[in-house]
Amino acid sequence: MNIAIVGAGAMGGLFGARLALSGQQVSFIEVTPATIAAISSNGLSLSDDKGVHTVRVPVGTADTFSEPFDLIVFFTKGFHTRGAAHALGHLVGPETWALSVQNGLGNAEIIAEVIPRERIIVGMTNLPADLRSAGVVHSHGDGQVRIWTLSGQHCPEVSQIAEIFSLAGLHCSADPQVQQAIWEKIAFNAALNSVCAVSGCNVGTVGSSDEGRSLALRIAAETVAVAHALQIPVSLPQVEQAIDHAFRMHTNHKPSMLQDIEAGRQTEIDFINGAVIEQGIKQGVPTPTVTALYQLVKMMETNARLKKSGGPI
Ligand SMILES: NC(=O)C1=CN([C@@H]2O[C@H](COP(=O)(O)OP(=O)(O)OC[C@H]3O[C@@H](n4cnc5c(N)ncnc54)[C@H](OP(=O)(O)O)[C@@H]3O)[C@@H](O)[C@H]2O)C=CC1
Ligand SMILES: CC(C)(CO)C(=O)C(=O)O
Repeated sequence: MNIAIVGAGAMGGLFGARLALSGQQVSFIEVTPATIAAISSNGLSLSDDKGVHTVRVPVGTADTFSEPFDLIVFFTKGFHTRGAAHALGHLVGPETWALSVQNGLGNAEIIAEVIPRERIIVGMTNLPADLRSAGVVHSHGDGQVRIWTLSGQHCPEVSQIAEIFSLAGLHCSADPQVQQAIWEKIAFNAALNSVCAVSGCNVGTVGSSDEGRSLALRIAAETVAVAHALQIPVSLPQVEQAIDHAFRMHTNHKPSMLQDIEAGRQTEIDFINGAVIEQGIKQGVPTPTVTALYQLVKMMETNARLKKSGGPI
């Protein structure tokens, strides 16, 4: 399969390298010159529990490619999805599928501005990856990928893609209940990422304080209430279990949102807490704690932006 990975960062690197190592034809679409230069010169290096692997595959901006791809996998942060999607319209043919297992909600709707809705696959992954430097990715531990069509219809291509991903060691299943998996992950991210980002605490420190624990669990409960109003049967005990597992097992982990805040970068708060608030308003479900954390993270983003531009704060 001729696969484009959009965004050669942590997750794009993990998925792209594993797919290339399993014999798929992979190309990276990127925008950052330093990343393109590093991968062009040295290949993309992935270290994981099986060792260090380097893959040498085409990499460049969208306009350096001309043939349509069979599958376009989006791995930008949510706030870059629109720019990325609109730059690659010429690489979308009548047979092209798109896939987003990015965190949060709203990416698929943005991709649908460029790729027909009936050819979009959505999903969730809890595989972890870190970007060590441009073109150098590390992934430790295991996880899974669950995918299904955005339309909810059964399409044989979804199972074929799941098989290709699984053969590449990405543990992927075609799952008609994918919205449930997506919302369970949103509840998890809304709770842990925003609380860690605002408090500056890693996952273990939040979990070791009664205040952090109850704040995170309140956010999870509000998010699950929104999912239930949307008729998505998310299990609150399962989400609580996942959060508790992270408190115990991922003690030193800094969620990406905390890493972004510390680096003065934009965060995915609009796609996570922001999306929950939007759905909550539509469904008439109050989300006071999700909203408070959203407002705090937005203020921190503004502060970082002002600091960068030499502003008053
Ligand atoms: N990391 C993880 O463990 C997990 C992440 N996710 C989700 O996966 C998604 C990707 O995350 P992650 O890999 O960590 O992010 P990264 O920031 O590591 O990678 C994103 C890459 O996309 C590049 N990019 C930005 N704009 C464009 C564009 N227009 N076209 C092509 N590439 C572009 C970025 O460049 P630049 O850096 O210069 O902006 C960067 O190299 C997010 O939604 C995240 O929430 C999901 C599960 C786990
Ligand atoms: C790795 C994980 C699951 C931790 O919260 C994540 O999704 C993130 O950091 O954004």
